[in-house]
Amino acid sequence: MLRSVVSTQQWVFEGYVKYSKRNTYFTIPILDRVRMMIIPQSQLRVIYGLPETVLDAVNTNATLIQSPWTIWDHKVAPNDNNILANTIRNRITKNLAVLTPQIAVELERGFRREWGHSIGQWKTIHAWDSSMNLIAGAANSAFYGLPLSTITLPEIQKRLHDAARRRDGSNYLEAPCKNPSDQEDALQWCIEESYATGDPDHLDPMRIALRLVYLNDISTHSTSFTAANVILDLASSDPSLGYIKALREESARVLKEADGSWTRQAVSELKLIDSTIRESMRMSPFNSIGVPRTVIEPHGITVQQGNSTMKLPQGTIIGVPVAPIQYDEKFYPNAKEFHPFRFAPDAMLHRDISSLHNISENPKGSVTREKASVMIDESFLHFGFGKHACPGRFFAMNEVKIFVAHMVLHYDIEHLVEGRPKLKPILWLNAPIMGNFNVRVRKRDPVELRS
Ligand code: HEM
Repeated sequence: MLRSVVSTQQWVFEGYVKYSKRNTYFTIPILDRVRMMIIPQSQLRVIYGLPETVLDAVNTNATLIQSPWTIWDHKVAPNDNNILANTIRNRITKNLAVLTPQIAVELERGFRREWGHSIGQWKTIHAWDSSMNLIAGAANSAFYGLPLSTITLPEIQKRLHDAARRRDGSNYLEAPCKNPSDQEDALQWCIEESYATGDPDHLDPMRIALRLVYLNDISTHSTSFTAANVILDLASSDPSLGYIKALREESARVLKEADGSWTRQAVSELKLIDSTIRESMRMSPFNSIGVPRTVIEPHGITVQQGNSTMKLPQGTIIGVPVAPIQYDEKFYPNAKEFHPFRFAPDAMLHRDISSLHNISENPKGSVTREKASVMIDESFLHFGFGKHACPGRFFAMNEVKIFVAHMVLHYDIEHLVEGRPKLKPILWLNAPIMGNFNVRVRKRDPVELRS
């Protein structure tokens, strides 16, 4: 069992070849889980389509991210009546056009602060720490609005008070909102979604505050992990291949067409950047085993095991071999190599982007084809799978795309000659620890933006 701390990743890669490829389950002993049943990739759709009364995601994921200990209020996590998921799906995602300009402003400010603003001067940054600071600032501009400041309990109370005043009569929970607020941020939408439950308990100011803490918790690490991996993948790729140059050309063209300011529409035009982020996520998932679920059906479930069937009793924890799937040559030709434009539309690669002349070796096998970074399928599980797949991915990818575009336009990144620093596999996690994650960067004059 103790060996699982360092060997889980190796075991899951071995088991994938030995068992998953033959459509059979295998178990792995894991210190924090006792044992985990690893599902063959071919059964993903059937098993993850089972109803929630049979297969639990919410409490299993809460244990994974330890929210019962970090967020001690169970009405915030895990049982919040879907307030947070609805805030993300119905409000944040639908308002990306409103949020994009302020995210871009905050990212620009963050880059100047973290990466420097004197043209030509090299600076050493730590890929993880600096991504975390940049992403936390940008995301919170969307969560509480600009200018960034500390959000206090009295401020939340005031927002709640204003929201109540905009409604009629004593039974204000059910009354329609007469004057919608002009405040457009996650805090406001979270208050409105809390109203929509009809349960006054959800309008407790402390509870609203904790919900925002939780939103930060689940969004900041995952998004900055993704941004930091893109920095490291680009910094360690052969400069003669011209990847950064191509991304720079694309960013400059799109930004010029958008009259110099990032809009939601402009960000969606960043196809090469989008493909680069997806390829980086493919190669660096946070976990070798992911998408955990627990069988809660008292009679267990019967699954296909090779040519026969097998019973998984109540309490069985299942998981998906995320890393082996994302490194499977069957789905991704030359899977061990970073090919940033693997998922880009073919038409893009033939565009008049001069830096692309070297990039003819795009490994477009029969299976790999154009796919947006937010797209989930059975061979790309970075955002989970099924009904509980990440609802924040549209927000996250929008933010990381602006991050990368700003980075390549305004900074040079020194080539990491010693190669890509490795993540450390601990249990099922790929942790950004025990390595040198420093990168040298230099502010450049973005001449491409001048007409
Ligand atoms: C690149 C960044 C991100 C990655 C890689 C990521 C990944 C994930 C994964 C793997 C899950 C579990 C899915 C499953 O069990 O099937 C998840 C769930 C979730 N994520 Fe994200 N996430 C990211 C960013 C965000 C952001 C920015 C937000 C909020 C704005 C967010 C909100 C959530 C929520 C609320 C859930 C729980 C969904 C549910 O249980 O129905 N995530 N995410």
